[in-house]
Amino acid sequence: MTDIAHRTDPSGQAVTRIPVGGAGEDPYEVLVGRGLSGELGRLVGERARRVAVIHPEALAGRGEEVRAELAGLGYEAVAVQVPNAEQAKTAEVAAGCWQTLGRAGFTRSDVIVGVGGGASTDLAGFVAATWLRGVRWVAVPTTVLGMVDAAVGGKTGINTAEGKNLVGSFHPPAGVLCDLDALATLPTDDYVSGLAEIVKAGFIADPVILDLIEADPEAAKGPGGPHTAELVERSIRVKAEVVSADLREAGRREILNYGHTLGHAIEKNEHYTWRHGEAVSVGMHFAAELGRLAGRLDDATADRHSAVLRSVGLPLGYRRDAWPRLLDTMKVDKKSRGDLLRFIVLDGLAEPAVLEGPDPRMLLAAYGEVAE
Ligand SMILES: NC(=O)c1ccc[n+]([C@@H]2O[C@H](COP(=O)([O-])OP(=O)(O)OC[C@H]3O[C@@H](n4cnc5c(N)ncnc54)[C@H](O)[C@@H]3O)[C@@H](O)[C@H]2O)c1
Ligand SMILES: O=C(O)C(=O)C[C@@H](O)[C@H](O)[C@H](O)COP(=O)(O)O
Ligand SMILES: [Zn+2]
Repeated sequence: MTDIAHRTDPSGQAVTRIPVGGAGEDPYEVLVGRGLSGELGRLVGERARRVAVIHPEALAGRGEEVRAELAGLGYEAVAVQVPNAEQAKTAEVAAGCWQTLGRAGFTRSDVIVGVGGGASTDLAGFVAATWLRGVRWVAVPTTVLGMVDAAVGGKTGINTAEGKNLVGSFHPPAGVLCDLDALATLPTDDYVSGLAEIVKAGFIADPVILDLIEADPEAAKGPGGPHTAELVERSIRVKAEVVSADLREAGRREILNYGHTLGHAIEKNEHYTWRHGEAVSVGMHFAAELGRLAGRLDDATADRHSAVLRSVGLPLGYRRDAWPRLLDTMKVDKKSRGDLLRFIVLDGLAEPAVLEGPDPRMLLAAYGEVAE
């Protein structure tokens, strides 16, 4: 387990620091708190002269605040506005960011700050990974999903016409700032979408997460719930532990892909108009049924998936007629090896494992349980 330290930030506010590291990697911290003033400048560091703040349209005001904070610290700070959500994760948008960096004279000691949801931080991290073959970057996630998953662990990337996150790089941030106050403006559907990754962390590693949601699912659906900070911190801790052990996904990290094999195929089929967490929710329901049909997962744990996901309003089903297309898309999932499809399933609660090359009839039968 990674250590968690509860301290105060320079303004006296309580802040939780969750370390992330691994052999041969620069360690960094995920900070969770409120406000977190004063931390950004420290993470950008003294070597930088220029900073680019990449943010989505929806956070134009927040992006400008961050830019102004950095300008006040003496950096040449530029705000780079990108489209909201998945529309930012394209080669064209990345090229626009590269153009801005080039025109502003960004060098290897300069820094990128990604402010926004997972789509914005995936893009910002990718731009940082590719500019001059890699510059320092800091993640400032503003969605639940970004805080508990996307901003942590160094997976950066963009989509292509062929599928989700097919181009990218492992490029960990220098630090992650999770200001829980940012969640106040997040629309409920986006908040709930992030709960899918929290539920994922519960099933693959930390069942207390499931207990907390089941105790009061309605309260879990917004930032004012009694367990908000604990759910966020527990999920980050799961992610931090896994990526610290296996940054480049040689093995263990694959468990974080629970529900994603089908989920990503649904996202592509919907031209990225579905929220990521919604697609992953259907994907986890499918993975649970697959685990059950493979004789690996007990009925109670399999049924718990649909119950907890439904209780917070996440979707469980998808179009019956889409199966051939989804199957085709899943063949280029990053876990596939040659012609072998590979899925993360559970052998029990918090016992993730790989299911390789399942019988196509079993896959179809599992899909039959989610098809509508
Ligand atoms: N790199 C990883 O390890 C990893 C992990 C999980 C998910 N992801 C990626 O994350 C993305 C999904 O992220 P997401 O769920 O955060 O969605 P998102 O980034 O698409 O954000 C959802 C919407 O909320 C807006 N928004 C963001 N913060 C806001 C705030 N505080 N107030 C109001 N609006 C706000 C955004 O502009 C967007 O329109 C997907 O692309 C997914 O593939 C990456
Ligand atoms: O960090 C990981 O590893 C994950 O798989 C976390 C997922 O929640 C996330 O959606 C990730 O971007 C999926 O990665 P991919 O390699 O399947 O594109
Ligand atoms: Zn995900």
